[in-house]
Amino acid sequence: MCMVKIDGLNKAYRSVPALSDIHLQIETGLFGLLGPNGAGKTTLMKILSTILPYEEGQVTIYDLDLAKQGDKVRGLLGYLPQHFHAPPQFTGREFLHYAGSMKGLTNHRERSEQVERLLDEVNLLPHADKKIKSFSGGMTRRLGIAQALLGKPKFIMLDEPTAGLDPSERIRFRNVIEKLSKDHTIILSTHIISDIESSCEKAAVLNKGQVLYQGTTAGLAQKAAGCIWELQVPYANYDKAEKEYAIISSRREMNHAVFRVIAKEPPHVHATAVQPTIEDGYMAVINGVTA
Ligand SMILES: Nc1ncnc2c1ncn2[C@@H]1O[C@H](COP(=O)(O)OP(=O)(O)OP(=O)(O)O)[C@@H](O)[C@H]1O
Repeated sequence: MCMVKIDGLNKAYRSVPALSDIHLQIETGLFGLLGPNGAGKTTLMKILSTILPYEEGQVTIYDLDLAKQGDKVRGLLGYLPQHFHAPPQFTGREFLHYAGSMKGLTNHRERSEQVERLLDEVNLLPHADKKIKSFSGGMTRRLGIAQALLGKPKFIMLDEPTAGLDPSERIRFRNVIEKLSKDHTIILSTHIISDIESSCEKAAVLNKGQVLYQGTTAGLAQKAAGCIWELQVPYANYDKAEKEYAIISSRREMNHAVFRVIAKEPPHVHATAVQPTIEDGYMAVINGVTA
């Protein structure tokens, strides 16, 4: 069932378009929002979280009209902004109590139960009484994830949640989010394709304010079907090959570089076709080289 419905959404900053005629339908579960720098991901999330006004369009969130019922939408919402800051003099635990009170968790026992559970889920219990000013970037990010989940919101938006997290914290985060995705609507904006690869069934790709793809992540990979090739090049010719081919990635094997190349036609007689991944599909859509 569609929980977030966006029709004909337009947003401009001083008449420079940031979002143009966006149509998206988002169901319960984990939805990946992908796009390069400046694509419009943060603008879209700020609009959905009622922070930014928009010029045109119809947005419905859990049957609420965003333009008319913003207050009620805020009651459903958990949001981790891209640049999350917390008061440096607070401890992690104090901040979560404060944020919980702001979200209407006035019952101390209920708030404490949530604060302690979330501190545990984001692995901050051992640091809960340290001042935030002593936190690392990754710890602050994890505190941001915890505050977004306070109040048991139904609709959760996380703007680049894993930026700055180490690999084990990233896995822990994915597990927390996957558990929630069964009965929550979660939008996860990221540059890191592997964040959505393992957990998101559906995704959209945004570029220059436009939706270039929306659908399943498997379908996104298929956008690059027949357009992904591997090509072995002697290491000595690396620079020349880099100029010649549209390279997605490369790895070293003995004296050779193995390039993963995107092209509609075989880029070389010795190039071999390979199965596309979600990342390949993303690159294909962004570069307009699709099957
Ligand atoms: N406050 C603002 N004033 C003017 N232009 C803005 C403002 N915020 C964003 N923009 C512009 O709107 C466009 C979309 O930006 P946005 O931050 O939404 O993209 P993004 O996909 O989140 O990028 P990133 O991945 O780099 O965070 C960009 O061209 C950006 O320069």
